[in-house]
Amino acid sequence: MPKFAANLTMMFNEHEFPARFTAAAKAGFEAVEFLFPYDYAPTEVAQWLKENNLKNILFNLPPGDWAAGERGIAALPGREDEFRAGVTKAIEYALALGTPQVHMMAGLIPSSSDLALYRKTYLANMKFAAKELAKHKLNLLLEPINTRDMPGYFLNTQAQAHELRAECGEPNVKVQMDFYHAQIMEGDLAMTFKKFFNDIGHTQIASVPNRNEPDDGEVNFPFIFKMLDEMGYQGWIGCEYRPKGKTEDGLAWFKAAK
Ligand SMILES: O=C(O)C(=O)[C@H](O)CO
Ligand SMILES: [Mg+2]
Repeated sequence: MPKFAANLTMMFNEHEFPARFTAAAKAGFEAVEFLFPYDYAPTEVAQWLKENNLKNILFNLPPGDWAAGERGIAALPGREDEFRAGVTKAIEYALALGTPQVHMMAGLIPSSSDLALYRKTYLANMKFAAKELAKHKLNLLLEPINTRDMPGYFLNTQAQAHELRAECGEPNVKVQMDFYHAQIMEGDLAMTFKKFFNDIGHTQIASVPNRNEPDDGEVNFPFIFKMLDEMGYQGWIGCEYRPKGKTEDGLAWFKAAK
């Protein structure tokens, strides 16, 4: 039986962030993920989880200046001190929230840049973060993101992420397979999932191409859910989609899949 986590950055947006926890629990979710908790104190977020009997299963390291368009700094040369401070901050939140894994966003790279330098920076930061997180038994996740939504993003395919993960060599580094991005960039979802199964730490879903509920579009999600079960996938499935209307009104797929 698949385990679904509500993504509170995209779902339940008809409520303010704190109220999304209650809405997710009422709708039947037992776990949540979100991009960033940093606008709130760790104790506040921990309280919302506790009050609603929810687990937090994922959030991201601080991404640089998000409002200015930055999308992570892990691959950006010259930002290492900021990256390291972000790892410390994320660990503080993860311990307070009981979160088992955090995602390190790579960042956007200028088209004329020296790719080797960005790759080297990304690997060094990955090594640092993995070792720090391992001290607390936490995992580090890498997520390939499609270039249509995020032009210039450093990490775009599952194969690229797994190659970098293997090169880093730290056992607590895993890859996130977001089926939405993977379908846009590569297709062949079932075979790709099976190929990398042992090193996939988290999955996410949304319809393609519109990124709405996973009950429409070009991907057959009931087939994917069945495959995950058959493969014995133990991780969570993050529902990272923009509801077409009110979140609760679009949850028939969730009730049918649970
Ligand atoms: O875009 C996604 O798919 C994401 O998961 C976030 O933007 C980065 O964590
Ligand atoms: Mg994602």
